[in-house]
Amino acid sequence: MATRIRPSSKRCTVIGGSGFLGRHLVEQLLVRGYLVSVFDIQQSYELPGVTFHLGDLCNKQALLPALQGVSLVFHCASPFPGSDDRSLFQRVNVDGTGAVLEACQEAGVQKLVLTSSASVVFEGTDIKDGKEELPYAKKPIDYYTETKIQQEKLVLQACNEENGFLTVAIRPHGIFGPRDPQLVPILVDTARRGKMKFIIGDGSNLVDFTFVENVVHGLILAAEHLRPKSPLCGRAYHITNDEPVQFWDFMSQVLMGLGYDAPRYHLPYWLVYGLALLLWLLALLLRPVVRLRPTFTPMRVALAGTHHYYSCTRAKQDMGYRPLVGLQEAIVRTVESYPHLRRGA
Ligand SMILES: NC(=O)C1=CN([C@@H]2O[C@H](COP(=O)(O)OP(=O)(O)OC[C@H]3O[C@@H](n4cnc5c(N)ncnc54)[C@H](O)[C@@H]3O)[C@@H](O)[C@H]2O)C=CC1
Ligand SMILES: CC(C)=CCC[C@@H](C)[C@H]1CC[C@H]2C3=C(CC[C@]12C)[C@@]1(C)CCC(=O)C[C@@H]1CC3
Repeated sequence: MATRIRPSSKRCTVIGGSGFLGRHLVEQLLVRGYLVSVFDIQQSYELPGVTFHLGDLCNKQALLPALQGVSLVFHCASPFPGSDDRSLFQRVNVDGTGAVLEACQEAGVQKLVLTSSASVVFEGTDIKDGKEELPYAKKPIDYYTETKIQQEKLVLQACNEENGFLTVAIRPHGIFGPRDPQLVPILVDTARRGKMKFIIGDGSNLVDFTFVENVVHGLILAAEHLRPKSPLCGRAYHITNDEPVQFWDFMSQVLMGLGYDAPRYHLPYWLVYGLALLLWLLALLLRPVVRLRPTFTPMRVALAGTHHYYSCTRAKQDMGYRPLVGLQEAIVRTVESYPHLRRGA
């Protein structure tokens, strides 16, 4: 049997540490004095003091060396949410998370903090001040959400105080900030193609967008408050900026900050949703012949046209969470970090 190295409480591994959220988390963990390893299928940067282990999280044997002597693991890996590859989501988010749980327990890891998503309760209809008690979506809006639900259930069920293995899930929503490969780049790409002219619905729908540094703060607080008998054991926590904003106001501020026009004309929600659904079906039918990637997927239309904001009262009560960076400052810092995406750049 392989000898176990005694876990140190300040030694942690970030699975998915090469990604947008993972890298911000790694940087903040270093600031807070943690010894950090990254496990990822790719290495996207180098940082003094960070050890990279390259491998697929679905492979338990590949994971084990990255978990030796580690007491705390953050799981922030996922396939790109916009993908339509069902088997990839199943393999990585569900089967892969099973492998992560087994490897953690085999290596003697004591705590696992999962980055789940607030969208595990979102079915495409309004959610206002949604609490964690809301049931999981019965009809998840896409494969990403479907497998994030299964992933969260697996992780929370694995929490076992008797065996000394504690788990918690953090559910952020609409993460944005410097180096985000999704929200701002997709928005700018849509604007550059002249498709960012329309507001879906009346534009009054409120949504949570969460600055990446606040998500990182929530993840670290969760790790530090996750102890035997603490209320965090086996529970999920919403982490947001706690400042719901009109979806189209937020988009307009980012667009105008980068020199693009804000959308002005209104289109009825159900018309756009119906068209997006038709396009999605068409893309599915034509898939054997040609791969179409519509900009307006039913999921994006639902995210853009409904209320969906969440309460983080539970995180405030159980781990003293407060967002560190307010929304306005976060938008300014994000816009400034994308000089290459400015109009005319
Ligand atoms: N971006 C957002 O708005 C939100 C993201 N989340 C969750 O936050 C987490 C991090 O998301 P992002 O940083 O935005 O994504 P990202 O795509 O920037 O990072 C994901 C990382 O996971 C790695 N990865 C993917 N498959 C892997 C595999 N089989 N083995 C090892 N590594 C693998 C990728 O290489 C990448 O570095 C994900 O779990 C996502 O579901 C939750 C709510 C909102
Ligand atoms: C209408 C239009 C073209 C909007 C562009 C912005 C979108 C790219 C983002 C708006 C809300 C974002 C969001 C996510 C991805 C990017 C957006 C759709 C997630 C689906 C990412 C993964 C999650 O766990 C939930 C996020 C919800 C919000």
